[in-house]
Amino acid sequence: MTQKTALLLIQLGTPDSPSTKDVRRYLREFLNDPRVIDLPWLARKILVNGVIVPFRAPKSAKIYQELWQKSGGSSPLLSHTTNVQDQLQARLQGEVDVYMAMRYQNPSLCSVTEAMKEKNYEHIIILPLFPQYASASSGSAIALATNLISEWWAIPQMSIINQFWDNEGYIDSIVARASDFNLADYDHILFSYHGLPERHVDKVYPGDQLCRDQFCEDEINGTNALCYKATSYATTRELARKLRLTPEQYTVCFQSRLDKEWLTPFSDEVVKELAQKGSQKILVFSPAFVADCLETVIEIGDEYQEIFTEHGGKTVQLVPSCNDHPRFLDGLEEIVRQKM
Ligand SMILES: C=CC1=C(C)c2cc3[nH]c(cc4nc(cc5[nH]c(cc1n2)c(C)c5CCC(=O)O)C(CCC(=O)O)=C4C)c(C)c3C=C
Ligand SMILES: [Fe+2]
Ligand SMILES: [Fe+2]
Repeated sequence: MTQKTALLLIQLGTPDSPSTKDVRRYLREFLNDPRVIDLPWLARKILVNGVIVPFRAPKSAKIYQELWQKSGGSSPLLSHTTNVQDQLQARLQGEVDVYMAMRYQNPSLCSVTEAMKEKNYEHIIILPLFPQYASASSGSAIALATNLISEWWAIPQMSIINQFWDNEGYIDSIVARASDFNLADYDHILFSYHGLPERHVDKVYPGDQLCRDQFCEDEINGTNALCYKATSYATTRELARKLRLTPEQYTVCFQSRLDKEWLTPFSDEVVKELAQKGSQKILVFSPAFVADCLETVIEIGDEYQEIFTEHGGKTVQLVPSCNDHPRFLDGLEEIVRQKM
C-alpha cells in the first residue's frame, strides 16, 4: 500500500501588505532569526529592533509599494509560489497533497503544519524553494518545519530536500527563459545571486577552515557541497554550459548586501563598472530566486537600470525567474517522485 504523503513547499516570506506596519512586522520576524542575523541574542535585539528595522521599514515599505503596483496589487513571491503549488497539486493529484508556507509571515509554517497534523500523514516531504543551500534560507525553513512537526505525538517519516541547484528541470527552465532573448545582442551577462555574509559561508566548514581556501569558484568537492558560494558558481557553470557561454562573456555577482563583509563581487558595483567600461546592454539572470520578487523586479529591474544609465549604459534586461515554467514544475515533480 502506498504511504499517505504530503509535500510542504516553503518560500522565504513577504509582508502581508506594503504598509510600513506590515513591512516592519515582516522585517522584525525575518531579521530576528538567529540563522539570518547570527549575533548573540542581546546584540541581535539591539541591532535589529533598535537600528535596522526602525530605519529600514519605512524605506522598504516604499519599495514594496512600487512592487505591489507593478505586480497587480500583490506580492509576486506569494502569487508565483501559489501558482507553483496549484500546478504541482494538479500533477500529483491522488498521490500527494501539496501545501505551501512562508518561513516569515503568511501563510505561516505554524498554521500550515497545524492543518497538516489533522490529516495524519505517514510521510512529509519538506522542500524549501531555494536551489542553493544557505543556513539563512533553506536551513532556517528546515529547522522550523522539522521542529514544529517534531512536537506532534505521531511523528511521520520526513524527507528533506536541502538544495536542488543541479536539478535538470530547474536548470532547463532558466535556459528556456533565456531563449526569449538573443544572447549575442548583449555586451555582458550577469548571474546575480542573493548575497550572504562571508561569515555564513565560513561557518559551513569544520574547525578553522575558511571558504576562501576551498576553491569554491571552481569546483564542488568533498567539503564545499553545502557552501552557498560554491553552489552558486556550480549553478552558473551548468547554466553557462547549456547556454554555450564562454567565461569571458559572464560574471557571477552577489546582490542585496547589508554591509561590506558580504560575498563579492557586489552586483551593483559590477553593473556600474560595466557601464563605465562602455557596455550598453547587459542581461541579468537571478538563479537564486525561483520566483520573481522584490529582489528581481525592483532591485535588478529598476535600481540596477538606474545605476547603469547613470554611468553611461543603456539597457539592463532581467531574465524572469523560473516562476511556474513547465520545466521547473517537471523538476519539482521529479524531486518529489524520487522521495515517494
Ligand atoms: C536565496 C535566498 C535568500 C537568502 C540566502 C537570503 C539571505 C538574507 N536576506 C537578508 C535580508 C533581506 N532579504 C530581503 C528580501 C528577500 N530575500 C530573499 C531571499 C533570500 N535572502 C527574497 C526572496 C526576498 C524578497 C522577498 C519579497 O517579499 O519579495 C529583505 C527585505 C527587503 C529589504 O528590505 O531589502 C531583507 C532585509 C539577510 C540579512 C540575509 C542573510 C543573512
Ligand atoms: Fe534576503
Ligand atoms: Fe565555500
